[in-house]
Amino acid sequence: MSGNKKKHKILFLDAYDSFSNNITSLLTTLLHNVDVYVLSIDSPLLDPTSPDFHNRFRRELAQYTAVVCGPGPGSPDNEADVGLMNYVWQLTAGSGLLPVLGICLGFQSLVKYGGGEVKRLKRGLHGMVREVLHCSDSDCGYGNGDGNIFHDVKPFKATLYHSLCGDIGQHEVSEADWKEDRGGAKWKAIQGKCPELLPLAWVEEERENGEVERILMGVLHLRKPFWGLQYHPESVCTEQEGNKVIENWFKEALRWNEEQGRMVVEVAEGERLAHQATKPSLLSRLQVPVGDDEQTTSSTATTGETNKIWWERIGRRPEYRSVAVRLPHGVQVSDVVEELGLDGSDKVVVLESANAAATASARADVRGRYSIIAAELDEALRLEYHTGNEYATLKLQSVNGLQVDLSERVFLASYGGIWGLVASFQETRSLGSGVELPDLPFLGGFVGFITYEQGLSDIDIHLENRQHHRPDVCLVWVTKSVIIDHTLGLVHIQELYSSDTDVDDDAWMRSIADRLVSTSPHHQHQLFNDLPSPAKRAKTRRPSTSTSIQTPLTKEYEAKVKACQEFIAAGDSYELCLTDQTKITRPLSDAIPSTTSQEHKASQQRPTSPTFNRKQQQRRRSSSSLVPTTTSTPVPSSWHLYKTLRSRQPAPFASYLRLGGVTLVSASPERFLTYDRRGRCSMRPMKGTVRKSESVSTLEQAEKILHVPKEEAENLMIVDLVRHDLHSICGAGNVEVSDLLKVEEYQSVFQMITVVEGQLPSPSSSHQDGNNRKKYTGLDVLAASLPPGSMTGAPKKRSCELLQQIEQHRERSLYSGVVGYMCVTGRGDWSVTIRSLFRWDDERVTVQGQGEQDGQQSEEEHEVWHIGAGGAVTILSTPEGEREEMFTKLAGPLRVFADLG
Ligand SMILES: C=C(O[C@@H]1C=C(C(=O)O)C=C[C@H]1O)C(=O)O
Ligand SMILES: NC(=O)CC[C@H](N)C(=O)O
Repeated sequence: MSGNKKKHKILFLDAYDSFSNNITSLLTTLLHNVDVYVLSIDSPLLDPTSPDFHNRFRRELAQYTAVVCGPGPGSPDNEADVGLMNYVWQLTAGSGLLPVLGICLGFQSLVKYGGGEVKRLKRGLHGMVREVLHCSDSDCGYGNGDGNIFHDVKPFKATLYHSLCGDIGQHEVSEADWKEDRGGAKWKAIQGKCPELLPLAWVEEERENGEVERILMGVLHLRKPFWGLQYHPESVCTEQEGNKVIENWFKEALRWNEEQGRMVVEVAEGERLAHQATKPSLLSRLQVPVGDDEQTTSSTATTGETNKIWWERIGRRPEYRSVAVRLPHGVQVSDVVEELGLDGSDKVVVLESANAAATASARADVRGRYSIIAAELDEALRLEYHTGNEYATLKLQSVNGLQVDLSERVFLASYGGIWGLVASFQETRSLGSGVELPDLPFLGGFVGFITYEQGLSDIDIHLENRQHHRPDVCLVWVTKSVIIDHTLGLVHIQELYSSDTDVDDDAWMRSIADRLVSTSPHHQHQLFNDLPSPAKRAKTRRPSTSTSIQTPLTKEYEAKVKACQEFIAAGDSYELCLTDQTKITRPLSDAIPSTTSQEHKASQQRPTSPTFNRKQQQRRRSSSSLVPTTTSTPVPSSWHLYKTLRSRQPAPFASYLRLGGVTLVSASPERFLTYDRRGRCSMRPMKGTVRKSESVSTLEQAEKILHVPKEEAENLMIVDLVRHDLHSICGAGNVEVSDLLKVEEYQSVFQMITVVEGQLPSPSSSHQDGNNRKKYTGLDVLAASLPPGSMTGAPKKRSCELLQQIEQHRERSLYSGVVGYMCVTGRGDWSVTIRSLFRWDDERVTVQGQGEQDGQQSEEEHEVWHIGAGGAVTILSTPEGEREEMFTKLAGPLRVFADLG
């Protein structure tokens, strides 16, 4: 603590931007001896309408060397968008005045305070990198120590993220006065309008009509120690030279404090209203014991053996064993799934590197190496959470082949929410230290999905009028799994077990191994063999059984693009990832357990032990893949849809999931987040898409199209946003961009991606005092980064709110959420759920049809599939271009219905 005392403290006023943590990181690392604390502009701890507000505010400010007012959505003309910033500018010598730097929105707010106006730019500049013209000491007559924070700074480029700009009357200055080099008008306060604002920097933006827009980039307030910068000093694309401006500002701030004899007041940590820039770990928020030794306080039904309730005992202190066999030549993941009889199962998770066989291109190697198949899920503990509920539900269907149907609600308040529960569950089931473990991505642990809506709730967006009780978080605790290593051609059959409770028996692994070594490849054409030909299907099918497809309406989608652009022009967002949904209804396909008793019956007939009989399995497979519905024609199962999609669009993050009442068929190319056992995190935002065609067929051609300002800006915005998300856990200085704007090749599209990496704070320091509650895991990053920034736009929160409105509050559900795993070794990998289709068991529509024989009207239940597709809208988008991009992304998943009828 004593070391801390000497550190300067900066208060950062956060206006809900998605770049804030990049700024706090920059300040912390660049200025060396500072700690940055954060307070939101609308902090309930400082309510301007409360009678003691001014005193409380002054008391808080007195603790800081200086304040930074951050960027954000909206406009200073809207009080709610800047909140506390307005009270900062009004401080006077007698009322706690202190040095302040405004950035972007903060800068605009200062300009307004100084008498300027905030207007719309001719066209917003988001993610655009521009040369900043700044003033030399002789130009403005102010130098080192006089407030010119551009003193001794060489020319540099900086990233801009703004739709609005400060107007101090610059466009009224004549061309001749403006151009005058030495001490020209552009470096003088403009009398009459803003006499107290000295312009320090500009960007001169040439517009299409040849006019030059004079965009104010930096100001100094001549009476108060206030500075402002319109550009973003923290962006990954702002050149290093720009750092000097921040260093200069802080020197000026220190000097001002010294000259004024301003003393910073030291207070105890607990008295501070602002908080640290990084989030506390999930484990630190628990009010329940973690670890093996504590007594549980649960009062609910116990199993009698110990005082722990049934689910708390599952999976504790796991041990690991595995068997490896060669993958028979030509055998694919889908063959293995079928061999295991999982293709017709109502509980299945397959995470497939479906493009493992693709030829790698030297510059764009995006092949996955491993595929993961979860086995025996009837016996696995499942955690389900419906966003907004106060509880999560833990479920277990059977134990050693015996139906038990356990289900229990766990109230989340004492866990600090759903993620606290997951963190504490994992903490007592981790595997690693001291044991030699194979270097596989997954040995066992949670696998599942998280919806977009859960992500919204994680950033405090309220969900209205939800019409269902479906899970938004659905994780299954996988202890038995099969991993395919495509590079070495090996299959690892593995299980987590407990030597206390489980039989010491590797019979399950051996039986699977035996089966897999004798698996033969099912040839691709066999895929459709068990289905009638499309022509035959068309002939035999009654009208009502045909698949019906409802795609977004072109004009409506284009109108939504324009609505996005209107919000962007108003400064509410810099980029909006607009999406829409296509609905497909068709006769029921898979076996769907509609009631628990049915689920019960089905699983009683189904042996789950290693003695699983192959013939039974074959039978089950053929009957459940092509389930006879009320119609006379079989309907291709979801497994068929998956097989078709994975072969048409082989993607590194393909997945097939049936869990928690949903069926997901995905060909996602986008990694959201991965973390390794040492806490190295990596995110891979994808932005910039070009469809493959005759004219764009090579990487070089795609690079030409994608390396243009519009596409690069789209990507850059999300990169800075993802850096911010990672910083919130990894902390200052622990995030870097390792690969910027790289174009990769996929089956039907080229995509531009960037790799952002971060390092979790080391657990060792917190472990020393025996307190593992301070420990961060990959789950902390996951929980802090949802929903995926590439699916929202920036700034994330405001953009999501706007998108809810534009997308008419239609839930995106699994689409735009994530799918993945978190291994007991601390490793994890999550993909963004895109290029996918899904349906919920409980969503059915009744379709009128005509009887085959008698022509009588009849009613038939159909299942409903959803495909989401969209793209990032920026100020440079065209409605036609965006519509086209959405339909390009939709086409792949949609085609499987056309292919299979
Ligand atoms: C919105 C989708 O994709 C997202 C948007 C992208 C873009 O705007 O270029 C690229 C990949 C995804 O992050 C989708 O596939 O539906
Ligand atoms: N990045 C920002 O702070 C942007 C400020 C403001 N909302 C604008 O768009 O101009």
